[in-house]
Parts: sequence; structure tokens; C-alpha cells
Amino acid sequence: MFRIFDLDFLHVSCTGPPCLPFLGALPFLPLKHIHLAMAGPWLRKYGPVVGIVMGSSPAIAVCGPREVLQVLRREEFVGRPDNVNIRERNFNKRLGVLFTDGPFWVEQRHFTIRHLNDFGFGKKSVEEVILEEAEVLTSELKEQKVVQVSRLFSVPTINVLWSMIAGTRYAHDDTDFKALLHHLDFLFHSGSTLRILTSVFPILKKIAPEMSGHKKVMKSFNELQGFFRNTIHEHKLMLEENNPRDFMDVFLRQMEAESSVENSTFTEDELIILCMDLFSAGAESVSNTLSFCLLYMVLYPQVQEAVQKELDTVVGRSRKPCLDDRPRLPFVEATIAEVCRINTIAPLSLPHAPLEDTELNGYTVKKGTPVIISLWSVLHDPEHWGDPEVFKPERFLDVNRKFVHDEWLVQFGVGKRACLGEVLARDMLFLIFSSLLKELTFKLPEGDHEPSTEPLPGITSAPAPFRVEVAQR
Ligand code: HEM
Repeated sequence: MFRIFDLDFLHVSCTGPPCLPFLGALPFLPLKHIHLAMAGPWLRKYGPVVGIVMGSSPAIAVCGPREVLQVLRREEFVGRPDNVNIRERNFNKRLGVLFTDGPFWVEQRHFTIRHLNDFGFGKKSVEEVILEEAEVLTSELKEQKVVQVSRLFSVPTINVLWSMIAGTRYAHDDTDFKALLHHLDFLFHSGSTLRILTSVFPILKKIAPEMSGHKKVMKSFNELQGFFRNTIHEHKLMLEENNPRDFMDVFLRQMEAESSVENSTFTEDELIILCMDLFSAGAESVSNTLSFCLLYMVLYPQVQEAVQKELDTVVGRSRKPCLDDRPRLPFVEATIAEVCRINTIAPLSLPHAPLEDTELNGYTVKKGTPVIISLWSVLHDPEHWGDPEVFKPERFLDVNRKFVHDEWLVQFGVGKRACLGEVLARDMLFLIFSSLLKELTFKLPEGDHEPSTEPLPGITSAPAPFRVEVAQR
């Protein structure tokens, strides 16, 4: 065990994986699924709070479930780390909501939550927008016999977000839309791994901008920013005083109202980065969770049947499901909750950072030190769940078969930094999943291997590509 007590310049003082000059602990980190190492060998070997050195930068990994809940609830850990890589994405400033903190973040987060949860955009409610996307997808699936599930939910998810943010939906073959999908996809998959590499070794950006992928990553950021900037300019031309059509309109009106306020947080650059944040945090997470839902339906046909039976009894065949049905669909809720738990979409929260020097488990943690938090350890704690590796929606039902919320179901995080889109995400998961299952049954195509539940490595978990056979009910 390597102790880094004495390396005061690293601002950490706890135990963790060995640390080499220049490389830090990198050679000793697992190549994929670091959350599994955190909740297993690291927890056993180093304890619930672990020090890691990435290159020459220190970080803290919180691996023990109780410590995770404690850190997420503690006010002083509500900050985010600040570094050149993040600033490069954000016009070399601290902008948006994902990577900001302090009064700037409080103001922007409150504004965004208030207006994203505002069900009065334009003429349609959010519920209607989601149901429309679910209907388009259901009709498309009815036309097909066998479908490839990876990316199946990207279009409906992005369309819901885009409808709320910019008031429009896209046809699947729209060129702008395809470009948007391409850049989001790249940044989320290969782009995110490349960003970790260049954040640990920033020199690579200068000496090998092509090889390190830095140039390609920056190109995708620029394209996305350009796309959002163009849409904002179109909105400015159509802006009406008393008729906000979408989130962009509401933001632009606030920008106008604060045009003479010194240091107002409402600027065009902020709106662009906010859009990037909402897409980065919202699109993949919902779309991957829905893919996992289908995966578990084909692996557990008896669960699929029970979901459909409940939908038939409560919703019937003649109308669409709606949000008001939710309390009467406990098994549907329990199934979605169990998919979220077992295939934790964000095994690690976004990195937190203490706003001031503080202590954790007896260790000193300096202001600004990145704190990596394992949500996975809470969602898979054997003591709490008993059999965390078993897919069992019933664990969320009480003796009267009512849905019971479990405080350890923390897939959206906990505390002040918890997911900003939680309400919207829950609505999308519920409405899209129940709309599909009401109309269609999914099974493995004959001859296909049973797909694995092991997620592909990445910032968010995604299932490996698999196919389903679709049958109309
Ligand atoms: C199944 C879907 C989703 C899951 C599991 C999820 C999960 C999470 C988690 C774990 C965090 C980090 C919490 C932390 O740092 O402690 C987070 C943050 C965030 N999420 Fe989500 N999320 C989902 C959907 C969405 C959607 C649809 C949106 C956008 C509308 C969204 C927007 C955000 C934003 C902006 C943050 C950063 C909040 C902040 O730093 O203040 N998320 N989410």
C-alpha cells in the first residue's frame, strides 16, 4: 500500500494505488470499469476513501457506500473541479451548469430547473411532446420485424430535449440532426476517453494534437457550439415579448431583462454551453437506460409479461399511457427502477470538489481537489440490497404490491448537485417504456446469442449492440 501523506504539494493525504513519477497511478488503474475496482479491491485494500494521482494531479475516490452518501449530502463538497480541459470546452471560461459552482451555478441551475419543469412551453406540454416521440417510434417499430437496439432511442430522446430547448423536432434523416447526433456520439464515446488522456497529459495537445485526438474533439465542440449559436440567432429574430416558445426564448428574455446588469450570468455564451450541458448529460443517459430496459425485457420475458398485464389492466388498449397513471402502475415503476439500479447508467457521479479545505474520514482534502464518487457502490451494496447482482423488480414493491422508494436508489445522485433533469428523465423513461410495451412485445431473434448485460466502457454505461424481434400485440 502506498501512502502519500508526505506529498503535501499534492494536497491529498490518504492511501491509494502506487504512484510513479510523471505517470502517477495511471499504470495501476484498470483499463475499463474503474467503478468495479473502486467497490471491490480498492475498498478492501485501501478503505472507503482512496487517494489517486493522475499524472501529477491528485484526486480522491470515494468507494464506500456510506461515505458516498455522506459526501453527496455535505455542503462543502458541492463544488466542481476547474481545469484547462473543461475551460477549453467552454470558451476558456467557467460556464454552463455541469462544471461551474458558487453563485453563478446556483443562479443558472435554479433558472434551468424552473423552466425545464415548466409544463407550459408553447402549445404543448412536455408530456405531449414525449408521447408524440413515443408514438412515432412505436409506429416505426411496427413496420419492422427485427431491429438493432443500439442508438434506437437517440432520436426520440434528443427530439424531446430539442423540443423543450429550441421548440422543434427533427426528422431522422435531417442533415443538421445527423450532424448533431454524430458530434454528440463522438464526444461521448471515443472523445471522452481522449479527453481523459489529454487532461492527465496536457502536453499531448501541443505536441500531438492530431494523434491525441485533441483536434478532432475541439472540432466537434466547435461544430456543436456553431449549431447552437445559429439556432439562438434564429430565435432572436422571432422573439416575442409575451409568448416564449421554448427554453431558448425564456433565456433570451432574461438576457434582455438583465442587459444593463453588471456581470449578469445570462449571456449568449452561457446559453450555448448550457445547451451543450443539457445534451451531454441528458441524451445518452435516457437513451441508454431505455436500451437496457429492452435488453432486460428480452432476457426476462416473464417480467415483460407482468409489465404488459399491468398496462392492460390500468391503461387498457384504447388510449395512451399518461403520467397520471403512474401511481397505479407500481410494477412498471419497479421494473424501470430495477433496470436503473442494476445497470447504473452513471456508475460514477460527475467529479465533485470541496469549496474549502475540509476533512473526509479523518483525511485532509484541499479545496478544488477532484472527488470521484461511486454511485455504483451504493446501488450494488450487498449489505443493503442482499442480492444486488440479481434482476428483481419486486425488491421495490411492498407486501401490498405498492411501489416503495428506496433511499439507496441514487442513480440520479443525491443532494444539491443531484441530476438537474431528474423529473424530465423519469417522465421520458416511464412514458416511452410503457407506450412501447403496451403495443409491442420484444424477444430475441431466433439464432441470436443471448446478449450480455455487461455494459460497454464509457462515461455512461451502454449495452453492447443487440437485436430484438418485434411483434405487435
Ligand atoms: C436516466 C437518466 C439520467 C440519469 C441516470 C442521470 C444521472 C445524473 C447524475 C448521476 C448526475 C451527477 C450528479 C452528481 O454530480 O453528483 C447528473 C447530473 C446532471 N444531469 Fe442527469 N441524469 C439523467 C438524465 C438527465 C437529463 C434528461 C438531463 C437534462 C435535461 C440531465 C441533466 C443533468 C445536468 C445538467 C447535471 C449536472 C447538474 C449539476 O452539476 O448541477 N440529466 N445526472
